[in-house]
Amino acid sequence: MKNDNGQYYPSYLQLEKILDSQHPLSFEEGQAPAHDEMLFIIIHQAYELWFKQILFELDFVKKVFSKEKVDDNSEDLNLCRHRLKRVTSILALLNQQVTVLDTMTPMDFLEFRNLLTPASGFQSKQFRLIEATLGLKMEKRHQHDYYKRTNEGGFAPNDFNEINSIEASRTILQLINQWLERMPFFDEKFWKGYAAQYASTELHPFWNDYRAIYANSLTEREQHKLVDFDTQFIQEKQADGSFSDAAMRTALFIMLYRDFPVFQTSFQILDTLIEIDHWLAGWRHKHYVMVRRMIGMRVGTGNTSGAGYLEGAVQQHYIFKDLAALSTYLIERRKLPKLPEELIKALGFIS
Ligand code: HEM
Ligand SMILES: N[C@@H](CC(=O)c1ccccc1NC=O)C(=O)O
Repeated sequence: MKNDNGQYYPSYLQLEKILDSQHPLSFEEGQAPAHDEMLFIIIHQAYELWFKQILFELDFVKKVFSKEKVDDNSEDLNLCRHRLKRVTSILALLNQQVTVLDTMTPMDFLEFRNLLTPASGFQSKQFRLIEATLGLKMEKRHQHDYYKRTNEGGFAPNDFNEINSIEASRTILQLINQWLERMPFFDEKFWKGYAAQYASTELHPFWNDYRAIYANSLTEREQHKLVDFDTQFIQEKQADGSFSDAAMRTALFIMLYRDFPVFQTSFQILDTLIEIDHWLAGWRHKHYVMVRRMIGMRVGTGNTSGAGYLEGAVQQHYIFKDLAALSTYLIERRKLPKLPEELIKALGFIS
């Protein structure tokens, strides 16, 4: 029913389709109607709609960072920051949404639970695409054998292939890693006039100083953190699907000198990725607590161990934990080495 003057609310939003898509199995003939199955369906559909929006934003970010060069002062970078922030707002909402499901009691759920087998949220393709787009790899998943099942409780072959192909393409983690690696802050030409504080070694003068200042900041019990520092930033370890040493150095540098305006957007992008990880982990944890209340320690309809699997996934499915862990390596602002003039000029701090 279209209005002659243009669009009509219900048709523009295709409400006929959306609002005709709630069909509780327990309402069918021969079943005992379970009132809460309607809520169960609607809440999942609401989640999936928001997953769609999250993927839309992440795909934009992926496109920008796939370019050969991202101009640090361009609109693109600012749009990425803005849209990643939007993803965190949506995830905050999705965390909050668990409270609506909490109004369903375990006995209410039991009224229709057996009708759902072997379906489960495990099979949410969009949730897996969000994880894969960000950079979670199959082999890094908790009990990853579950993911290979394409029989009951597993993915349909098409979904399985799609998830794998996103995983195999460049993920946001990889793209951010390459973007950080491309930043030229430590080029020799910028550091000729640098006033080093400690006797030089084979290390870059900045990192030689930073390492010494960091070592001095450690308490006796923390001495071994210097070994971790070297592993994370110095030893050029083999990339294992996470951030390289070079990318980690740039990320730490951006965090340290974030008060310089030129680093603002880059800093916020890194910070927002950490926040996205936190919101996802927060959701996984809320879902896990809700599941324990709802089905105790029973096996999931999707045939995982249930709460045990979900608890492991909370711990193991962080994607940007290397970035979050940078806090271990910060030093007090007043102890930061003063940057050389050449670098400041090159970065456009003063024109
Ligand atoms: C009564 C409510 C719910 C219960 C009892 C429940 C239970 C479970 C269980 C037991 C699993 C593990 C897979 C299995 O073996 O079945 C699972 C996975 C999952 N569920 Fe739910 N769930 C509920 C609601 C939801 C809702 C509202 C969503 C929103 C989309 C959701 C999304 C997921 C996702 C994405 C997974 C995979 C998690 C991962 O692998 O990290 N679930 N759920
Ligand atoms: N896995 C849940 C059932 C369940 O929650 C579910 C079933 C079908 C479609 C979505 C579901 N939601 C999340 O896992 C259970 O074991 O009770």
